[in-house]
Amino acid sequence: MPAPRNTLKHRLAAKEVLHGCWIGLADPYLAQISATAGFDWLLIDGEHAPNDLRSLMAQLAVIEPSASAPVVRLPDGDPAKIKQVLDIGAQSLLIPMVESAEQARELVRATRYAPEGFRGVGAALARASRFSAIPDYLTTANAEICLIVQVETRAGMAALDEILGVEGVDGVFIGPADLAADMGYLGRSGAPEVKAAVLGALGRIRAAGKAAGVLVTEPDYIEEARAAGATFLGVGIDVTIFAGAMRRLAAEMAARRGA
Ligand SMILES: O=C(O)C(=O)C[C@H](O)[C@@H](O)CO
Repeated sequence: MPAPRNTLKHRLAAKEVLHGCWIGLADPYLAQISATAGFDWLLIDGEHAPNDLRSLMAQLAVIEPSASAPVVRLPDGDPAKIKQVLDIGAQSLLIPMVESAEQARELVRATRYAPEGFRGVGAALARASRFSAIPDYLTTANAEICLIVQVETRAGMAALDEILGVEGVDGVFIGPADLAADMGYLGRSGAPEVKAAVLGALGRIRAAGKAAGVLVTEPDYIEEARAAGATFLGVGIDVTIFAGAMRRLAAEMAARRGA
């Protein structure tokens, strides 16, 4: 019995355009609600949301049975964090702030067992192997890992072609918010100069045969990203959707009270 088939990895390899949503509310109850929505993938944010290993694991558990594939974003590319999050059962990772092919190669190696890499072996007591219920986990896990690296600085953009040449990188995600900041447009990811850089990079990623990822929430930007070649297309964030809906309802009631 092999490691679970990573449908996200294989759908991205087949060049499907897959829509997803960031989930940063850091709660399995809310993650399970999001998993009923029908997104192709859900990104559990361990970089900017208050998640820890237990909350990540609880969200993986409620998303896995759904039609949405879970992806976990770590705060950095620390091999120890990668080891831990793979052991709790994540198979698709998004790693921020990648700026070189060497960094990307090390990330690939951190996600693979020997001889392809140096992922620590602890599957016997790990959720990933279903606590040794998957007897062939060690020899089949590597093939089902999906690694998407984030390029979101000018240095990363300059190294994009080399990063795209790294075997084992399934996709490259362009981070508009951080790229805007690094380009001198803090808080303005929709600035023409930033948008041109984002959309141009998506086309280069797609042309290289990798999954092209981005997170944009404005409808026009979403369509421009799709047209540019995005296949790992983030279109919303649960926190902002929830906060916006609550504020609109409260404002509507306040307006009615004042009517
Ligand atoms: O730089 C970006 O944009 C991203 O990496 C996505 C953000 O981190 C996400 O939190 C939305 O702002």
